[in-house]
Amino acid sequence: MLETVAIWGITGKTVTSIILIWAMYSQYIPRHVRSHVERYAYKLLGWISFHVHIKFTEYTEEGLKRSENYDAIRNYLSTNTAARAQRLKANESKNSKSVVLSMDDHEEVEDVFHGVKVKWYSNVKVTETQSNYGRNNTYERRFFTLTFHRRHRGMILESYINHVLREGKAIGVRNRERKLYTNNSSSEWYPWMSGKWSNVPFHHPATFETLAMDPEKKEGIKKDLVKFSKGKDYYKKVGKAWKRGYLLFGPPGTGKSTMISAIANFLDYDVYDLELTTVKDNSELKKLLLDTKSKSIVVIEDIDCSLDLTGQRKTKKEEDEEEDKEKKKEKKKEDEKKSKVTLSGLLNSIDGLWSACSDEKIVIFTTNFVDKLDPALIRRGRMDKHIEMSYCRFEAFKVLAKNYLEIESHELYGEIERLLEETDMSPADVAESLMPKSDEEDADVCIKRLVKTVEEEKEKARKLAEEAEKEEKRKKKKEEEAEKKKKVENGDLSENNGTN
Ligand SMILES: Nc1ncnc2c1ncn2[C@@H]1O[C@H](COP(=O)(O)OP(=O)(O)OP(=O)(O)O)[C@@H](O)[C@H]1O
Ligand SMILES: [Mg+2]
Repeated sequence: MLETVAIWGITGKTVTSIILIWAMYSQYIPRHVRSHVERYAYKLLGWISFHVHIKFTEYTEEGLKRSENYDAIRNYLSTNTAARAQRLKANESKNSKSVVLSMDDHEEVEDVFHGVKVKWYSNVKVTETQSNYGRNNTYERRFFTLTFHRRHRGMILESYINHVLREGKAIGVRNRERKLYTNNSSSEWYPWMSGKWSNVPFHHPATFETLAMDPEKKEGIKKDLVKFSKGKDYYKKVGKAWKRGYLLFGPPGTGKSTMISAIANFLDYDVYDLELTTVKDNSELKKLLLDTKSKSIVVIEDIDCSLDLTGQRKTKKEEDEEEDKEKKKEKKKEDEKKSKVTLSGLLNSIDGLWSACSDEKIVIFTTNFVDKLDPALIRRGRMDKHIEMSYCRFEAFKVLAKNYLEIESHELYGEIERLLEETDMSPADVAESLMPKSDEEDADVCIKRLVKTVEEEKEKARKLAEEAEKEEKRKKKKEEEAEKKKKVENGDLSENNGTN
């Protein structure tokens, strides 16, 4: 929260100058004298000043965590007012796309809000401590001081500070470098290591423009996403946590993972790729999800393979089988290593009380086998939108041809349209045929190669279907013969019975 120091002074400038000088030189005064001076000086200033000063420190009270408010104010000032400061500091933040300019230490800038003038000062306090080994350590603690006349106290506390924090956070989101996170095993959950999640900058180039799928379906998804991202007030009004679940299903290579990247790029969200098999249990899963930020997508890929999410653990049946003691011991050890996340644990984390702890979040599950999933996991409300990623048809092909070959028509388009309607080929396979393999290969070569590949696929599919039909006929014939034989045997028996 805000650290508030309200002190009243003759004029804002005088008081602030005193504070600045004090911040710079107080380190040279012995600690016990310093605390006495500070106590009486603040008391004195409180009697005679007309100005209120609010201090926003760089680190939170506990001293370990960087204050989000401080960063928001820095962003706000760097965009709105810092350009007017005489001395600027160029910060290279690892979370930022570009260099962030901010006021240098001991600088001041003015801001006007609803006709009221306020002043911001950037301060630094240097503290020296002595370690057990006699070494001197110096710490720099930065803080901003906001100064305004006491008659505007209500307006500043109720509106201005909220305005600065809101604007500053929005600027931070715009400037941040997007991240792709992956969860660490709980043995690595230490603040001095990477914590619960490791991250790398997210630079996947996929967009909705390059995604090959039915254009109407694509537009529908885009509209749904825009509605969601602007739906803060709506979700509040209907009493629903501001989150949305997407289930992407379809055969391999149809663009499920590509779609996730396109969504992240479209909404400018971070991506948390949750590897469920390394999550030890439900409580660990809860902690991981609580540690995700808003404006993000939490992804569980191939959810059918991630865990046995049917509620009954796979090992139960196997346990009934006879096993010698050694084997059992080994198995127990292996089981301990296995994830104990259950279906209900997962449901609670994505949908229960815990899920509402941070806003604006999309949860995406992907699977190749939608029928294998427990209906409870994918019911609407949890997975609000089910999107089927299907084989490549003509509309999707046109997008791929435009992406890979920069063409929008060709004499073989008619032929390709007919072939793709009759043959199930994934966009991944079509894209592979369309991609030029050398500088000599032009669009014509690639399109002809695609026609040949689809024809081969079609032929392969025809042969497979023929084989399957033959096999079916063989099976049927066998069954009929077995039935006949049974009837004859039964008939014989009844005949025998009749004669006896
Ligand atoms: N619909 C598509 N639009 C554009 N490119 C696609 C599409 N589908 C597949 N691709 C291309 O094929 C490659 C594989 O696609 P992707 O990884 O998205 O498939 P997937 O559905 O996630 O497959 P899996 O089920 O095996 O995970 C991608 O790198 C992309 O280049
Ligand atoms: Mg995938």
